[in-house]
Amino acid sequence: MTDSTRSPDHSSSDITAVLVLADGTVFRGRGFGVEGDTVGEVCFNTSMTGYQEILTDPSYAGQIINFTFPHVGNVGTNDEDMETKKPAARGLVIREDITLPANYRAAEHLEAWTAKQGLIGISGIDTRRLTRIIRERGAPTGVIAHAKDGKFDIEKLMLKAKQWPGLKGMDLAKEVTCLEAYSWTGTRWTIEEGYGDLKSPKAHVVAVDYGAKHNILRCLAETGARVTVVPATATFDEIMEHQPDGIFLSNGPGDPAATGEYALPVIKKLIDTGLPIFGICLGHQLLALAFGGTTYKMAQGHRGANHPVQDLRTKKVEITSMNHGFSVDAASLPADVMVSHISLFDKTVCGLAHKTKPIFSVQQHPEASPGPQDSFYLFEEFMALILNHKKAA
Ligand SMILES: NC(=O)CC[C@H](N)C(=O)O
Repeated sequence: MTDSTRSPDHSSSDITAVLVLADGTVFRGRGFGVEGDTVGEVCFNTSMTGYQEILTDPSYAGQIINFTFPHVGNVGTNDEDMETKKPAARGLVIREDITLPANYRAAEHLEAWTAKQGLIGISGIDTRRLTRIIRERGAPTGVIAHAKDGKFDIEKLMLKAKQWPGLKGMDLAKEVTCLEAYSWTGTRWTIEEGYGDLKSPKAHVVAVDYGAKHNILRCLAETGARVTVVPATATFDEIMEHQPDGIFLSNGPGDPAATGEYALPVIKKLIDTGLPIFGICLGHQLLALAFGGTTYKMAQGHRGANHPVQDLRTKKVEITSMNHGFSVDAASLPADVMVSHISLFDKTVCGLAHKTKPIFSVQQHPEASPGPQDSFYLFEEFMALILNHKKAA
């Protein structure tokens, strides 16, 4: 068992949390948020901003996020930067203790916010060492335990980490999807006006919510779509009752193959309608499975806000926001589906386009939140396909 204590400027009396990995590695630090313990896959995110959007991205269900940027919390939190109502992430690991927030939009200290959201956090951790462990050995299972008295049963926590089954084979979309269909018309945030509202919709999109980030819905509305969001388990008939002009398949947590068990029969029927379909992240992976392809678990995944992706059709490179731990196997795709985008980090598949149908998907996050907005054009391409299809109908 290896042990990594807090940096030397902290005395052992303020050790109120531990992060214990399944292999017995122990990190000691200061706890914040609620007391108790939490288990999940430990992944790392390299974004330098946007911790609130990351913590509230439903795709992090089942995961503990190790932030590589050392100063997390300095701009506080607010009511606007929520990507969903309740964070699905299991916990957070950060380097420096959280300072007082300094930003005109700050409404609350990250520590108070974390407690209110029921999250467990640990600070004072050598996040660089933890990142190296993830890079070298793949994303491990870990437990963060937070107790103000500083007493921990390390063996028991290690066992808890060991016994957690891992994300492979886990369907988590059901845990984060909406319970009932709802409509969405909110548009993107601007510094002058905050969030806007779509006044005259050009088309109606039904978005299947496997754990949709709100900024995706805002981006769809921004291009003129009135959106009806339906639960992940919505049937084909339930979707078609809304009379969509286009279908959107959202991002979401867990293993696409597991979610596919109930999602694929519906998606296959949606493909046959000839309607335009756009998928992001989990939606992209599910689309690949529906086409007959396969997905696999990556060793460490991609999570950050500066990932270069190339559009193979135009050769243009876009800098993107990423959050995924599974990927589509290019060799598994049928002949009528082309790989449209690839990651310039490792050449993994980042986009698919059907050769004859108005159907496409991407692995990156064109809605950013956080991150660059280079890929926003994909929402515009989706709207163009929808308007074309409407005109032809
Ligand atoms: N952001 C997402 O939709 C993630 C998709 C999937 N859960 C993965 O980790 O690859």
